[in-house]
Amino acid sequence: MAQYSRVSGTVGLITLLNPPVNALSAAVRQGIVDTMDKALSDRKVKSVVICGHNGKFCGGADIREFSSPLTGPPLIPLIQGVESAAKPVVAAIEGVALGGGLELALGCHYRIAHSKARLGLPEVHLGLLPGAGGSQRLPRLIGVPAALDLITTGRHVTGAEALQLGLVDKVTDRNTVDEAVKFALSVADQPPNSRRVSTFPCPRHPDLDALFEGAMQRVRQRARGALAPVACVQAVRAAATLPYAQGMERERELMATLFTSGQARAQQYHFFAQRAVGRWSMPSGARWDTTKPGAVHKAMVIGLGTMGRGISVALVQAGVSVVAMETNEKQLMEAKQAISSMLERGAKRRGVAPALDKIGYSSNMEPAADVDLVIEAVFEDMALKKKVFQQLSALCKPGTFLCSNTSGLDIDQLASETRHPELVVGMHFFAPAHVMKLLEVVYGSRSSPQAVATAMELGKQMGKVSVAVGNCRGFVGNRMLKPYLEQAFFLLEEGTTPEFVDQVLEEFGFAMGVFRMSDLSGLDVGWRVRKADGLLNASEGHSARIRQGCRYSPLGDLLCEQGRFGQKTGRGWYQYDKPGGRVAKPDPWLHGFLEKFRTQHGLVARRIDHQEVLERCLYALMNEGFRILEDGIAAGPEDIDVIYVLGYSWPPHRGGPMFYAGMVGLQKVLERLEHYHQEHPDIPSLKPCNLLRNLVVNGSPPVHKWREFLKKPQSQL
Ligand SMILES: CC/C=C\CC(=O)SCCNC(=O)CCNC(=O)[C@H](O)C(C)(C)COP(=O)(O)OP(=O)(O)OC[C@H]1O[C@@H](n2cnc3c(N)ncnc32)[C@H](O)[C@@H]1OP(=O)(O)O
Repeated sequence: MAQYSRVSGTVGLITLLNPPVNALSAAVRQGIVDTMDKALSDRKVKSVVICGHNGKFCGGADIREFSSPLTGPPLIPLIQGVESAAKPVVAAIEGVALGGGLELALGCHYRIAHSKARLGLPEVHLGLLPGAGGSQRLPRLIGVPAALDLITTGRHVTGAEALQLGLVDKVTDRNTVDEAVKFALSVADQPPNSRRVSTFPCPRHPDLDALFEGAMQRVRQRARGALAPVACVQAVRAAATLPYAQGMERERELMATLFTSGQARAQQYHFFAQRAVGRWSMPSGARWDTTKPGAVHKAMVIGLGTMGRGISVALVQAGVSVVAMETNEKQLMEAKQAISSMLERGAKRRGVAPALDKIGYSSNMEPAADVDLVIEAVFEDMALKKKVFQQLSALCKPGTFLCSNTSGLDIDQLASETRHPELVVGMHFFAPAHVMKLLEVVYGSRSSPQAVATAMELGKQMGKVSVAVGNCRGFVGNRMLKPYLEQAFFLLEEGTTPEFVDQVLEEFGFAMGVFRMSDLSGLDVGWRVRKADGLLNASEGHSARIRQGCRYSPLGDLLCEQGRFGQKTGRGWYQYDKPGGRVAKPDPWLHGFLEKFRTQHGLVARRIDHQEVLERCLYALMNEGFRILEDGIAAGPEDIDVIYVLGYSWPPHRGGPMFYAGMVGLQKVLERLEHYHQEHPDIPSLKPCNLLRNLVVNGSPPVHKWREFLKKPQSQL
């Protein structure tokens, strides 16, 4: 709703009231209509200020209302009504003015913002465009290039940057509402006719065609099949080339297409899923809202390879003092330099001073005695990690949390090396750790709720979306990756090429296909794990393509035996100009190698189509996701989906693997898995899991109802 009062004698003050972000729900929209009527009909009122309750102007349209039919006054005529008011209307922007919130402010005649307020049109991240006149008013106000940038990236700008762009009229560091009221008093006698943004001509640009062609090319490259960024460019083009009324009509048409595309639903699901994962719980019943995290003022990072460096930077940037430790002197020197320059670059980007004084270095473990939390980021080797945990347990003061950045090793085994296993959790970062938004927080069977709460909170402090997951091989993300990779290898054996598989997956929306991704992360990583698992050699009398009774593809191992580790060696599934080269080119050697392999193993190459690549890779991955839910390793489908979108480049406009399963139809996923499992009975990951069957038997409920079908979670190890 909206509150109304008259202040300073002649200013009508409208306060949007819908905590926590004053989203424009039906009640708020009705409130604005009613209070505007009041202000305009009150003869004592000469000007109007619109502000938001509790220091937040407005977080935009109420996204929760998008899934049901519209009730209450629609936003476009409401904003039109504000703009056409005969009395000057001033927006007092504090906290946030996003989406419909900024569009409302664009309908006002003046905008006064706090210098730290955040303004933006982030609809593109929800699969939409600024469809309440924002795509038409913003270019008229700040010009086409700046509007294209804000609308297609959805980025927020501060009040200070907004002033430079011409988006606001004045910026203040004082109380914004008081300043806006003063401003409203000063313009009370000025008719607002010349202040209506919809009547402004769009500023001219010397070469509109080239500008839009360039913008379209850029968004198509980044969009990975998402429709919204493309529609955003089309809408701004309409603003630049058509009269306002026709531009609004084009905005409406484009918005209608997006609304019904399915992508918007997926992206809105992702928005809420990112928030839902913060409300974690553990099998013991411990929860986010009943567990207090421990304080972390000082942390230690052990091992300064790529991950340790990124983690150190992320901690320092979050305001935590860090001791970064590395036993190898040469590596330590290199790490010091790399970390300093990462901190300097980050600070420059954020316009602050680099916090170089927040980090110290050590070549031994002793400083561990004086820290609140340790993150171990040594080489992925259980024996080595165990040794580190034994040492830490002996050195650390009581209550120090011990975390491992393992990407899949058993947290319980590490915990059992310590005197206080309840203080041990996994903190699985994703490379580069100071950039990637995802953190998997892994609780073992003895991890205390406080240890989990502390890791979750620290993740949040570092600007990450933290997801609490149970302890099993590979946790959630890497466990699901295994059947996905396996299918890709099997498809090569059966007749296709890495280029085709990658092309199909990239067309689906992954930033990189599975083979390009393997080349980037290094083929030797998986090779080492398989070696440790005793998978490299076939047992006597068994085919080279069978291990532990199941189908196995030795292709990756054979490449590693040739020294083909991917980008770093200049050869992998592709060839590169040089070791460390980035441009993947098809490699005739690899094609010959695959042919020879097939002949050797009596395999006849067959034609594999687009559909089979997608279904075999993705449905196997989704099936593992259902197993993870069944096992209680993830508390709900949102956890898995957030992990995949933020950590594994699953396209956000497809929601995440579990959401996507629902979009395809659970019945169809089940049938196709049954079909492929019948064809390949020696591949257990293709056997549909019980939860999937159960959901289908129960009428394929929507994803938000799946939790009702999950058993109480328990540790797998
Ligand atoms: C015709 C169509 C016209 C216009 C289209 C639109 O306006 S679409 C909406 C555009 N707005 C946005 O995309 C903003 C989305 N919100 C945010 O980016 C952040 O929430 C925000 C405002 C920056 C605040 O961030 P903060 O970290 O402080 O809080 P958090 O994200 O956890 O949000 C708190 C709770 O508020 C809920 N929420 C936020 N925005 C909206 C919204 N627009 N509609 C509905 N609900 C919203 C959010 O889900 C959180 O809820 P909770 O139950 O606590 O998880």
